[in-house]
Amino acid sequence: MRTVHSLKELRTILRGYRQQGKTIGLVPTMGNLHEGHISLVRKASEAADIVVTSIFVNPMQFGAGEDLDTYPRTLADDQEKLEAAGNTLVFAPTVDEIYPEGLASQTQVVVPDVSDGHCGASRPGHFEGVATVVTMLFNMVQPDLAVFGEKDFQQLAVIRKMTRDLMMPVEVIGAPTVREDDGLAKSSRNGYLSDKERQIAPAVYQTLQATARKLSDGRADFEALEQEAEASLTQAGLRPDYFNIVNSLTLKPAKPDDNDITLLVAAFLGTTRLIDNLTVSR
Ligand SMILES: Nc1ncnc2c1ncn2[C@@H]1O[C@H](COP(=O)(O)OP(=O)(O)OP(=O)(O)O)[C@@H](O)[C@H]1O
Ligand SMILES: CC(C)(CO)[C@@H](O)C(=O)[O-]
Ligand code: BAL
Repeated sequence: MRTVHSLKELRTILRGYRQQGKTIGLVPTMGNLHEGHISLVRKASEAADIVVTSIFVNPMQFGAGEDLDTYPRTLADDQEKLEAAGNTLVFAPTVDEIYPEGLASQTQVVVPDVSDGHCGASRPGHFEGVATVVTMLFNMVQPDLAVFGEKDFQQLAVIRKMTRDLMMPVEVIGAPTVREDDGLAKSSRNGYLSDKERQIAPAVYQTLQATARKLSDGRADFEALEQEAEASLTQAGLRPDYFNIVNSLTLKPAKPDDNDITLLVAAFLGTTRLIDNLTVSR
């Protein structure tokens, strides 16, 4: 497995693979890899001959006061995990390589509608940063397919719409959320939690499951269910950012006759912001 830091090296190597007729799968990440990321690499390697994993903590998607500076950067560990998972190539560019002219004048990709609300409301500019860097990664790697986790449910919806609307020739594949034994969704940010916070964190998934059970029991008073869920997060010691019951495709408030409903949650434990979701088919 090779690691490259420059676009020039990346393009040279990928040209060689393409000349051999190999298909290319891309797994975009911000590094500090765990089993969630590795499941994406495995999925990409089942569907493509070559897997490129990018590791780039993208400043454009972080808001002021967020954790850009403290986000864990663990390239050597990440390389070991990727090698063991059968990854072909790591692309780990510097910020200057990706934004040589700085961020202020950077062309942006805006994906309307589906970026609104939920994390888009709490993190203004976040999905523009994600859509822009994913477009750039698609242009740099020119993959046949790219794999993203369902843990970041709204992000996946944004990327699917962007790819469709802009006719990008990339197949976007979603992969299920990998969880700890107690249900907590694996996330690099779990590493910020103190022991006490880590004990509280499974309440996020437990609240999703409890709400899903209420829906299965026939409840359709969604606003009341959202309030109950926020109250139970607060009771557990979290500070809910939002708990929204939405149509799985539009991400707009669910209606009682919707077939697929997704529960979206974001909540703070201390300064750590955790997100999770659960889809209920009816
Ligand atoms: N538990 C998980 N299961 C499946 N996919 C995941 C999981 N966690 C992250 N991913 C996916 O991995 C890709 C890279 O995500 P990222 O590097 O932000 O990881 P993360 O652990 O979610 O970090 P963060 O704590 O910053 O949200 C995204 O497509 C994301 O959805
Ligand atoms: C898709 C992504 C790698 C873009 O920076 C990031 O948002 C992430 O890790 O989910
Ligand atoms: N996992 C999404 C990337 C972010 O939180 O910035």
